[in-house]
Amino acid sequence: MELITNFRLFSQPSEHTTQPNGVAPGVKKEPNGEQVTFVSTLAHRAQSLSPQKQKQKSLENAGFVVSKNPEPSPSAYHHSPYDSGDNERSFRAVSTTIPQKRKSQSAEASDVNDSSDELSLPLISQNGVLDNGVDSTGPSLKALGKRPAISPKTPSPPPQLPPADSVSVVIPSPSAAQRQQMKPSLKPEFIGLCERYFPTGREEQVKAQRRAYPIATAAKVNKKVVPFTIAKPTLKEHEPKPAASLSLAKSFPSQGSASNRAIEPETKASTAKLLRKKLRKKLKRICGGPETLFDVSDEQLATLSANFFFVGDYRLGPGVTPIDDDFLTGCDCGTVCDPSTCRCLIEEEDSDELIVAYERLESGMVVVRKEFLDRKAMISECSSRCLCAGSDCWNHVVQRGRQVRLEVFDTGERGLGLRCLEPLIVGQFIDCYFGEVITKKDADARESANEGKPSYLFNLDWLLGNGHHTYEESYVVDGQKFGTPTRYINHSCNPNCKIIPVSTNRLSDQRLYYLAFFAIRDIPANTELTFDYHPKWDQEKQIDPHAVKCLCGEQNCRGQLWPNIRKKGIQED
Ligand SMILES: C[S@@+](CC[C@H](N)C(=O)[O-])C[C@H]1O[C@@H](n2cnc3c(N)ncnc32)[C@H](O)[C@@H]1O
Repeated sequence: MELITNFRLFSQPSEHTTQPNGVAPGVKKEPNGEQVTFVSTLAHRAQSLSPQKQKQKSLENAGFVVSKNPEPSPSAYHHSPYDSGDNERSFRAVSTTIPQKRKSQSAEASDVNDSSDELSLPLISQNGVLDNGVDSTGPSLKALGKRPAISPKTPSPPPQLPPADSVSVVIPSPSAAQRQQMKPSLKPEFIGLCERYFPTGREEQVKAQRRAYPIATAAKVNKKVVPFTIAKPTLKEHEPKPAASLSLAKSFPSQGSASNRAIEPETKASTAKLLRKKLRKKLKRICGGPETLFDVSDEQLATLSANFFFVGDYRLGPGVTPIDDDFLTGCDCGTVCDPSTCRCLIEEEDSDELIVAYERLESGMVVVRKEFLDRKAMISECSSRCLCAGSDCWNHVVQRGRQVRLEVFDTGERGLGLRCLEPLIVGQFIDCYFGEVITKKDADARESANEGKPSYLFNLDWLLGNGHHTYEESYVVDGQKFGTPTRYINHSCNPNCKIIPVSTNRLSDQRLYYLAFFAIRDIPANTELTFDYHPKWDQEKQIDPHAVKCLCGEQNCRGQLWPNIRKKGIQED
């Protein structure tokens, strides 16, 4: 069976269609209606939370703040030297968070010497000077990273009473009439813009007293031309900054005002660190393969982290209906399939001979046979219903998931690219192209909305045409928002990889199958992985000046990625 690979091409369907319906891929409908999620037979699955984390999560969901490393609350440091043991007990009863910080050796030593569990804190005199000579109005010891001096264990001094001869006197405030007599200059003074705008009525006069009017000499203000600003007034150079805003600015760099818009290098670095952490976390959700690394700029990382989700399988969109799981069948070869009789394999076009795509190397690795790599055919793997499922059968390759280490990197003009971090052998499976599976109609709409931007659409039209479904009914994989690292594989006119469609349901679902990347030659470590976006290319064709220009730099470069014709919704011949 000869098939054609196209990266987002509404191409002429393959001449050959396949088996009738009967078996289904591992696809499951979600209970919430149309949106369904593909549950494949692939080995990678999302890890569930550990029971401990689940417990913590449920506490958090219930409104509890579950502190992993409880920090002592500020009140834990505030302890009057006059506090009685009762006070301390009540403090302990209130503070539910006991400091868990690891103590320094000296602190531990002092704890050993101090057999009681009473808190020993520095004494603070009335003028704000600590007994150890440090001004308590200055930076706190905690802020300086120092421990307060341990006061000797002495009995608490008695409370200090004011001297007997000092008498406190309360002076009553003067009445309004008294104030008038004392300060006649406080008499209301009416001011206005000019005679014309002088306050007249009582209400206006009150407003004038409260300085609601500009001074009499000022020109009339046209409020329409005065820009409204909510920015903080800029401080003049000689003016000292208020202490509070200084410390706040340090801990919470403001993003609103223009002066703070340029983010400090440390903030930038820590943001990038956070983004990398976030991305790594996202990547870890894809089980079944080694972690993919990112050698990209912080800006690219930010974009990736914000707008992209890694998935380990297809996400089925509205209107995408897989065939039912009940149709899945399996072979009964045993733990290892017999290539001459296995019912999961498909026959050659013109004979009953079974197509065997894989071979096991001496190293034990299963790869696609070299002869098969030159063909345009589909691979039919065993299913989860086979007797060999879960064993080391050679006919389970793609469904085992990625085994190689990959890295996303910046290629420059061609955007991000993907490279392997270890040498690959010809025929070796790399990874699948996953993403959202959407209808062709939705894909067309997305494509026109994304005109001029990188395309991540991949048509699943290999088996359509002569079968049960028309080309218009085909599905498209969109790797834009949800995808695998393979979405970064760029085009080359002399590629080192190719996509082979793989069915795990004996081609019974003509619209859903895997798009699997295989190496078509030995690839040294750290080489960029590429494939041909348009392998059906006819070299005789003229280059479309409106098509996306190819920058692969190969000697046989065709000059364009794909014909622009698909943008107009016209099928190629
Ligand atoms: C599937 S994406 C590949 C990843 C993409 N480079 C990125 O940064 O996300 C396909 C897009 O990459 C760019 N691209 C891929 N191969 C290219 C090539 N040989 N020359 C120029 N642009 C290429 C095109 O913009 C194309 O639409």
